[in-house]
Amino acid sequence: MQEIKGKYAVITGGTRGIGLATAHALAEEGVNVAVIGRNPDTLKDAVGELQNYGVQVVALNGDVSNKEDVDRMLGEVNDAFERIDILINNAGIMNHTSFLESSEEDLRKMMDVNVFGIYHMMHGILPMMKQQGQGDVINISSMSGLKGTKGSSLYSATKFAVIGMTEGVMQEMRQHNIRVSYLTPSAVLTDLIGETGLKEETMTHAEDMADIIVSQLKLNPRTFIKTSQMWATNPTPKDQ
Ligand SMILES: NC(=O)C1=CN([C@@H]2O[C@H](COP(=O)(O)OP(=O)(O)OC[C@H]3O[C@@H](n4cnc5c(N)ncnc54)[C@H](O)[C@@H]3O)[C@@H](O)[C@H]2O)C=CC1
Ligand SMILES: CC(=O)C(C)=O
Repeated sequence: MQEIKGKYAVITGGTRGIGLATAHALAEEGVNVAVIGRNPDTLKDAVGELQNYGVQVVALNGDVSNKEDVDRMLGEVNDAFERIDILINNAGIMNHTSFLESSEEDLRKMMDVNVFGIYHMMHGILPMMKQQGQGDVINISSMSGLKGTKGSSLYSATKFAVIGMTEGVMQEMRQHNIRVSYLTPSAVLTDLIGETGLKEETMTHAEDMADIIVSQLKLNPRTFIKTSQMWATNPTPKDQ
């Protein structure tokens, strides 16, 4: 295992859900964190909580689907951090809808955030990691990136794309000692998933995802987990 204390991380969508839980878990390990969010108020709240760990915390306000926002935010983080060791591409949106009732706009919006957001972030940060000769990038896909289900067609299209893009970039970056990987969680208890009909205590929680991310980052840099699936052990309907 390697020590991650003192490293520098950027987390997209770091103001709630899996992103915020990951920011907490990393800060608790002594990692300096920059969190990206679109809402100045929730961003302020997140930063306030994270500062309690005594690490450097940077708030980046912007939309990852917008390249100008990403360029500005990376300028801000470069001013604050001496390097970027870790990029967690977590920001994502989900529109669960039947294919025939969906619109082109629905697909474009999700593609913009879930795919172009990751594209812009990796395009901005990987050149720095290449120069450093090390780095970690973890992109959050989904079980919906491995299989389509009723209502998931558009979301699945974006999450399959995340996996394809990640695998290609991984093959280009490993020779530079940069580990690029993706996670495919099943339902995680956050605002994004909404009501599932499952007992909350039997679902995967955002903190469990954060534990997995921290564990992967702590692996000796010569090794990484290329692909992994997170399932709840015994998801139980509320009426059972
Ligand atoms: N909750 C679940 O069941 C699962 C979630 N995922 C994926 O995990 C990731 C995180 O999901 P959750 O924490 O559940 O969602 P969430 O909705 O609780 O949090 C998403 C975060 O991303 C931010 N965000 C969204 N669009 C953004 C944009 N354009 N620019 C900057 N920030 C933006 C939001 O403000 C929020 O902070 C997403 O990529 C999601 O698709 C994958 C599998 C299961
Ligand atoms: C929300 C999501 O990505 C699931 C349930 O796979």
